[in-house]
Amino acid sequence: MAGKYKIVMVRHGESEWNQKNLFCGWFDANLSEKGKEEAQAAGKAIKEAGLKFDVAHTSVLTRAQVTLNSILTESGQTGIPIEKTWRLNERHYGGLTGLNKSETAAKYGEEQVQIWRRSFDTPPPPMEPDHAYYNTIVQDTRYANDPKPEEFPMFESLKLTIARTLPYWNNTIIPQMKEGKKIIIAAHGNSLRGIVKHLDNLSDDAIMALNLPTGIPFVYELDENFKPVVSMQFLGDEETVRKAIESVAAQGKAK
Ligand SMILES: O=C(O)[C@H](O)COP(=O)(O)O
Repeated sequence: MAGKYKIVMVRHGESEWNQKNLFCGWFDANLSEKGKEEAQAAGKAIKEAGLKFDVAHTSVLTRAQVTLNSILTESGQTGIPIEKTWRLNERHYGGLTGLNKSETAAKYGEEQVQIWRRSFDTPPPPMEPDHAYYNTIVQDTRYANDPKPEEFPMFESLKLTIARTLPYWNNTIIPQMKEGKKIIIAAHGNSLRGIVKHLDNLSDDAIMALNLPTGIPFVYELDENFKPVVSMQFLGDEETVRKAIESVAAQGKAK
């Protein structure tokens, strides 16, 4: 049974910091060459699937915006409005930002890194003012008016990420779907994990197992109560999707 609403979501293509296996979060990394290719392939897949949009939503971060622009260009729909919000940003990785994930696993153990990356309510250590990327992030003019100072994170668990993403889903995305708008969201691994946890009502344990691949769009079809009738249908062959998910999971292994 088809859903009343259909929405497309996509994690950005591989970033340069994904390629270097660095905790990225709110650092504004660019796409790697592979990530640019992934974004183009995502646009081709969306075009082949005949998916058209009335509005797009993305984060403040370059890697998501460039992915979205590439998708819209490849699928011939560059004219649609694009809404950008910090609420779709990647989770803020706090003091881990810039550290190599494998080296961090070697130092603190793979289990601890898995907890930092995939647990629901265990946050990473905070980003302190003397952190190498503190000023770059806190003084970014794109955050001049939003978030409010008291909302500006120095670290985020998935729970904290969901707490700032869900209001956007409920107050902006849902009303636009109710108006009949067809939507694409181009965001990040953990802001999207938060939306998926909400939509599929995943337990705090179950969400630990979810890794999202870079640059492969997925579709949700929702009923009149915005409950999924189709969950996370990737626009890609199963083997490609499986391998991409496995490579994300493996980033947390000690070399
Ligand atoms: O912010 C990052 O490091 C990545 O984009 C997502 O990282 P994760 O897959 O380790 O959560």
